[in-house]
Order: sequence, then structure tokens, then C-alpha cells
Amino acid sequence: MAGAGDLQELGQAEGALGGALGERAIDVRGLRMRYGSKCVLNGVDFGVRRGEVLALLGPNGAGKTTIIEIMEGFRTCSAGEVSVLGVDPARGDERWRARLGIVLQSWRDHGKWKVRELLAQLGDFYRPYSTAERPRPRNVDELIAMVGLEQQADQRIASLSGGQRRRLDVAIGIVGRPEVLFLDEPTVGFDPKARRDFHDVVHRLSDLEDTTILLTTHDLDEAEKLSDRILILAGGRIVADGSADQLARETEGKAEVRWSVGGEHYVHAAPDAGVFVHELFKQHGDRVRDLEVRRASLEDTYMAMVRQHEAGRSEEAIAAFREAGK
Ligand SMILES: Nc1ncnc2c1ncn2[C@@H]1O[C@H](COP(=O)(O)OP(=O)(O)OP(=O)(O)O)[C@@H](O)[C@H]1O
Repeated sequence: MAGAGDLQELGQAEGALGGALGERAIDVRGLRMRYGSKCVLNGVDFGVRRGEVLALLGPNGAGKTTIIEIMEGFRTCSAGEVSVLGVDPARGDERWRARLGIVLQSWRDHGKWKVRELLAQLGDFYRPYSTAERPRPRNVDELIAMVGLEQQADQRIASLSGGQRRRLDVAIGIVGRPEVLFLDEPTVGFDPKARRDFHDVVHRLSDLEDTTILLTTHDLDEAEKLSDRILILAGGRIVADGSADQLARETEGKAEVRWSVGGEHYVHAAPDAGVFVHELFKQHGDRVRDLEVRRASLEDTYMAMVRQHEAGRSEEAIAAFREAGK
């Protein structure tokens, strides 16, 4: 039977290319979670390398927040092994916690505080855990500029707009210069400029500070732009694991080829667009015009995987994914 363990091997092979397995910041094996009689996670395996940006995708209720909360130590899993920075989150102490950054979905109100005051206050928690490599906390003014809240720095939090509060959430998540950052739907409520600024922050954190980032999002375009690797969670299992390009290539999705000959327009879905286009030119030569090849997008891949799962065919989807990846 093809299972998430096989996909894990795929992830490991990929991980081995980018860095030694020992450099993993997060390791999850055989993770299971039940709420009462309801099984939400049914054997989840994956690893995340240091400095890697990983996007966790999946339909509403798939268990993404549950995974993140287990890794943060907020929830205890029903079974399996989880290691974050070499520590089981259920046993993580304050020193371990100070190495993490967390941006949750729900907003915890500190309405009476001013932006700068709150960040300075929260930053103090990290001061004892400062190292030469990671000075903690981050300078508050630099942080405020990083998330674009300069104009609101001395404003009360209760008076911020929804998007500005979300920027503050991100600032709170990174004030301690975390080694691992968890972002649960970080850009909900962001306008396009805030979204782009946030993408710059993520790239800066991973490229310049080697921060490992695990984020959940429903925005596939964002997942593709931000992450080195994407996991798709459905039916309590990881059903796909790879870069956006790999997922698009390795799913059974077909590329769409469009062209015209003698003024007539044609479209054809081809599993191997290269072979098809070669045949097309063999047949029609330079009479082929307006040639366009569109490979399966991440959205196509995502929809295909989730649809197969919903039709009760996730085993088949995993097997097809593995087969295509050989
Ligand atoms: N404390 C809880 N008690 C019982 N069931 C819960 C609890 N928390 C989550 N669940 C259930 O577990 C499932 C997974 O929830 P979770 O919030 O992890 O999903 P998600 O993938 O983050 O969803 P979304 O995309 O909607 O944020 C859901 O069916 C949810 O109803």
C-alpha cells in the first residue's frame, strides 16, 4: 500500500539534496490526533530543513492548525513523534519556547496598549535568551519598520484596522528573532501592498536569518511564491509533498497545448506536452502559429488531489503521485 511514509522518503531524498538530514529543524513521524471519537490526523510524516519555508495546504478542517498547535506545544498529540529544534514540544521549556515565533489565527486583544509599548514589553521576555548569533529581542523601531507600522507606532491597538492588527501579529511573532516561525494564515485581511511587504519579510527571514518557517494558507499563489516546499493535507494524511513545480509535474495533471493552423484554433490536453508539440511541428511545420503550452498549475494539482480524496480515492491519488515521481 502506498502511504505517507513513501512520500516521506520522497521528502527525505529532496532534503538530502539541500542539506544533511541532521539539519532538520522539524521532524514529524506517525502523527495521529483524535478529538473524542473523531480522527483528524491519521499518520502524518514530514521533516523541515533549517531555513526552509514550508507551506501546509488543505481544505477547511483538514487539521493544519492542529498540526501547528501540536508543534508549538499547545496541544498534545494522540500518538506519534514530533521534534522541533530537537525537543518534543510537549516537554519544551521556556528556553525552547524563546527560540520559536508564533502567529496564530485568533487575535488576542491588548487593545489598551500602544504598538511600540507592547512590542517592547513582549521583547523583554526574549532578552535572557539573546545570543551573539541571534541578538534578542529585535530592535523595536526596526521591527516596526519591517512590518510597515511606522505611522501607527504610538497608536493604541484597539484603534488599528484589521490588516494593521495582522501586521502587528507578525511583528509579535518575530520580535524574538525566532529560529522556527509558525504562521497560521498570516495574510488574512492584508491588502495587496501589505501582502507584498509580508512576502519580503518572509524572504528576508529565511534568506538572511536562516529562519525555518511553517505557514498555512488558502492562497495557492501565495504558497507558490513564498515556499520552498508544499505539503497538501487531506483525509488526515499528507497526500503530496514537493516544490510547486514538482507537484505540478508529478501529479497526473496534463499540460494544455493551444495552437492555430491556417486560421483555425485548437486546444489539446497532453500528458507529455514536449512529445505532442514535436509531433505537431512534424505534421504542420511552420504553419503552426500561436503556440502556447500551459502546464498544470498548483491550483490544478491541489484541486485534483483534494477531489480524489473527497471521492474516497486518496490512496489512489498518493499512488499516482508516487508513480509520476519515479
Ligand atoms: N478543540 C477541538 N475539539 C474538537 N474538535 C476540534 C477541536 N479543534 C479542532 N477540531 C476539529 O478538528 C478538525 C481540524 O481542525 P483544524 O482547525 O486543525 O483544521 P484546519 O485545517 O486548520 O482548518 P481551516 O482551514 O478551516 O483553518 C476540524 O474538523 C475541527 O472541527
